[in-house]
Amino acid sequence: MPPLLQVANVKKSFLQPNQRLFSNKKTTVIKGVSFDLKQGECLGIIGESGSGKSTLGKLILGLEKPDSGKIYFNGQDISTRTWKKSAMRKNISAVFQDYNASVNPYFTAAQIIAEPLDIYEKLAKNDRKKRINVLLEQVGLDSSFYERLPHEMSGGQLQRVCIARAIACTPQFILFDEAVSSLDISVQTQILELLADLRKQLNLTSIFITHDLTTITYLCDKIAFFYKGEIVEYIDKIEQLSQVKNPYSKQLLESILGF
Ligand SMILES: Nc1ncnc2c1ncn2[C@@H]1O[C@H](COP(=O)(O)OP(=O)(O)OP(=O)(O)O)[C@@H](O)[C@H]1O
Repeated sequence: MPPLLQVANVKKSFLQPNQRLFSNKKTTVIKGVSFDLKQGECLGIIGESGSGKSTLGKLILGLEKPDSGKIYFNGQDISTRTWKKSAMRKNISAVFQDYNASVNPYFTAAQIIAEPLDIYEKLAKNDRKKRINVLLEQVGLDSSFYERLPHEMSGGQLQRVCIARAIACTPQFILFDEAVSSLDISVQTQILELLADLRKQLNLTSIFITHDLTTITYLCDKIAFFYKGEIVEYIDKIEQLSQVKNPYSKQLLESILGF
């Protein structure tokens, strides 16, 4: 089976923010990253703060453009303008850590969930309402949430709405960037259970960017240890996690698990 997502030797650098006026010196944040992901697989990317995980996520989502290297989705180069404007774009979706910042505070849950539907599917009024209610149910919220505004929901409920929006157009791939980190532990567990269910139901391919090993061991099949813009170790089977070899991966695991 050919990979659904193929990241091939991707590099990205940024101008150093405090030096923009005086020089064009760049810092390389992603230093030639490559990996493949097949349909239905789930990759966890773990690494310390500032190692470049979110930048890699933005490159995959097309929010940043690589300096060099390619990213293919279903064999198509997704950094091109035509791809970004194509209907295929709906196959890639995302859920971010900051659920408050990722919704319009004046939109109801229904309006938030319908954002991608209105762009890509343009359903008739009744079908749209039905679909929104099905999506609410899929993420464990009843229809009383339909008209609720973000400030009338808890963090966990609002993140469920964001997840409903992310799956609204049944994407093939979802990137989760620290999607559970800012929730209470008990709510995190509920959301992780929800994501594991959705993964099975929808045969989702996904990437979880996280500091948290529990999220990865609960949901992912593979792990990439990310250090200073590079994958320093790639574990192809989560069961082999204890056999990590790279000193950085070992140190990271020791600091989290104490083994
Ligand atoms: N648009 C930008 N312009 C300049 N520098 C940037 C930009 N985006 C990210 N960086 C820098 O790139 C580096 C990697 O940032 P990134 O957010 O990808 O790290 P991260 O591993 O996701 O960190 P965290 O876990 O804290 O979210 C940081 O030093 C950051 O300051």
